[in-house]
Amino acid sequence: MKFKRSERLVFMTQHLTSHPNQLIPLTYFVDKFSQAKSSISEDIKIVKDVFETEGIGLVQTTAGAGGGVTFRPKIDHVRSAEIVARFMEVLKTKDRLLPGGYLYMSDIMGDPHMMSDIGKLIATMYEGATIDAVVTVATKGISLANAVARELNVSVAVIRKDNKVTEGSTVSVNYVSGSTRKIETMVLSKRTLKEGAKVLVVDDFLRAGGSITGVINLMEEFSAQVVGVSVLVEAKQVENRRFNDYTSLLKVSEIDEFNQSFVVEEGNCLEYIENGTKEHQS
Ligand SMILES: O=P(O)(O)OC[C@H]1C[C@H](OP(=O)(O)OP(=O)(O)O)[C@H](O)[C@@H]1O
Repeated sequence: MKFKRSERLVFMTQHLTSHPNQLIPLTYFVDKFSQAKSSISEDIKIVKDVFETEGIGLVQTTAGAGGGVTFRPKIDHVRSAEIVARFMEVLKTKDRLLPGGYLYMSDIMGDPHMMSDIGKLIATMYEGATIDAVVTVATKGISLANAVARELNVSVAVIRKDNKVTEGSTVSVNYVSGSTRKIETMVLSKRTLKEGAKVLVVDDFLRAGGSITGVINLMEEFSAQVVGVSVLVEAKQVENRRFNDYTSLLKVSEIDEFNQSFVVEEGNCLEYIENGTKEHQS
């Protein structure tokens, strides 16, 4: 079948965006369309220019025998701000407040469209970093970790709070749980991470930082390098938080359980995307 350029561009766009951070050999498109490499390279240039002008992402080509084209999600500030604003609108609903100053977020974590958008946003924040795996703690962080890992085209390592025979041999650490205020255990199968892996840690909520600190301690047991920590929501003004080097989409503060009220404001993710820095964590 002979493809017109417009038809090739439609297929190429769909294929690249559904395989983020995956090198697609040029020969794949040459064979698919029975087109000369030069013609395919012109097609890719068109896709690249539109993606970068519209803030959809980067299209990078590598020459040589093992060369090809890779789509790297990197959404622009406008799109990032839209995602944060939509997330803020959803989070602000009053009946989310739970005892202990937590917010009900399972509906958000279970929203595939929201997770997909936020996955692109977090992948954008860490675009260019070398990441071998995304790490999270069961349970609510799992959908977020999968969304981010899909955009980065890496694996997900889920830390459990219990030891299961189905996990094979494991490594465990104790930590002070955020929600139960007691010593709990984090367990990770030895099979999930290679020694020295570079990992991005994600979670839904950061309060006192006990969970994230536990994750970091567990990563030390794997000699893994924590490239970054990204949370959806952080509780502002938490005294003596044991951990302060993270990115967040939103901050909640002035939590008033009696009046069922709380304040939501932007976290540091937009600043981080804009100029790769994090304002001082409060
Ligand atoms: O910063 P901290 O004070 O540690 O609190 C944040 C923890 C607590 C809560 O998880 P849990 O409700 O413990 O567990 P699950 O994700 O299974 O709901 C949340 O998902 C974070 O992981």
